[in-house]
Amino acid sequence: MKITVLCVGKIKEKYFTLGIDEYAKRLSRYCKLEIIEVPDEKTPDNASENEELQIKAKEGDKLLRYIKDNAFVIALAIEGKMLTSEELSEKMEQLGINGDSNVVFVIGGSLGLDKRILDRADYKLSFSKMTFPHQMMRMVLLEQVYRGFRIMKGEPYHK
Ligand SMILES: C[S@@+](CC[C@H](N)C(=O)[O-])C[C@H]1O[C@@H](n2cnc3c(N)ncnc32)[C@H](O)[C@@H]1O
Repeated sequence: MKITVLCVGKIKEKYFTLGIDEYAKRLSRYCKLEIIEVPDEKTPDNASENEELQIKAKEGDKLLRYIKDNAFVIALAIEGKMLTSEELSEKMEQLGINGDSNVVFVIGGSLGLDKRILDRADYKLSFSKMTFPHQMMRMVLLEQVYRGFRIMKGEPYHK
């Protein structure tokens, strides 16, 4: 399975980079992982709602360029569906069985994801009703995908 994590914005904090690199290394045993970053747009402090929509649209344009027609797209969205780790693992296994071997997780920037990405998504995944910073979300997602593979393979992993 090829897993792409498509994200808006860079990782600026060293402690996130360390965590992300660690899980990316662990995941290399289970899948082909690619992390693609598109640059975020500057958001003025006093941006109007309309300006924010335009900023999200520009980020959306950049993200859409990396989403192929045959990709199974999972958008990370607060309003999406919440799963247990076991359910996420089952979902990933099912995608593999169905031949959906090109899975793209998309993480938005500080304003969230453009509507076109949410509409394109085959699945919207929520990690809770709380808002996480996108840098942290990337690390948490990789950990959960790694956990998902361990569960799928029946391999031990700390609870
Ligand atoms: C700082 S958040 C954006 C917050 C923005 N106000 C929104 O409502 O989407 C950046 C990105 O992290 C991801 N994210 C943050 N919290 C999340 C959660 N609880 N569940 C799923 N994704 C989340 C989403 O992809 C979001 O676009």
